[in-house]
Amino acid sequence: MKFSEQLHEKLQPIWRQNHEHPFVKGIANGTLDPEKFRFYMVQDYLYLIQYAKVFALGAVKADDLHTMGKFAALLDGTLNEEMGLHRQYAARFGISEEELETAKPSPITLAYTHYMLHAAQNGTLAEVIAAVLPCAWSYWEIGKELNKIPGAAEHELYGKWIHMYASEEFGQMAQWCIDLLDEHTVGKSEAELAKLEEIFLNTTRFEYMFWDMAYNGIMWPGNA
Ligand SMILES: Cc1ncc(C[n+]2csc(CCO)c2C)c(N)n1
Repeated sequence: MKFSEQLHEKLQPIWRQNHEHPFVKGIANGTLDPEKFRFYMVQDYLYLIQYAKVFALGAVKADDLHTMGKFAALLDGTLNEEMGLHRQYAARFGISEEELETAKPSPITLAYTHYMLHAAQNGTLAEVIAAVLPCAWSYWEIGKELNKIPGAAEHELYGKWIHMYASEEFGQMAQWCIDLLDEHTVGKSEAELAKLEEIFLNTTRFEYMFWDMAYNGIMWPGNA
């Protein structure tokens, strides 16, 4: 069994919780409070700035030009396509450039991004991929599922979001990360695989916590 298939079995309970989460359900049926989505957009923008750096570390750790180029393309896609969507949403919500520039990451955003950067800076290329894969994979899965709901992708506020993550292009990117992880785990020791699984499951859990943070607008207990 491929390493990604083993991970796919283990992540099922967490993905089920993601799909049942009121934030994701709210995007699916179009009833999510736009204020919650606004909060999410700002935090996700801050998240993506750090996430892009993890792709840059992938290029640093790659040992062939093809893989290096692919990480460079993923970095470009995050900064210019994915964050482009966030900038469009920001304009719609009246979030100024200044607000985006000066916004502070919530503790969950900080914990998640710092964990990924720590794993990527101190680990092997396989560890970089194990850290970033849950984000790409789980969004692709959510995008595909929501895209099947009649009318969801046409929703005037959330349609574009669904469209982007269900797209063929995002799917190919997630699949490339899955294949690269499988390639880099062939012949690894049990101890190395256990470490990769731990990183992968931790960022999978952080994905759930990010939805929860966004839904509850948690900056800090009491939101002080
Ligand atoms: C918390 C959070 N997790 C995952 C994504 C999705 N995502 C982030 S980077 C990337 C790959 C290429 O841009 C994808 C699919 C997000 N936006 N926010």
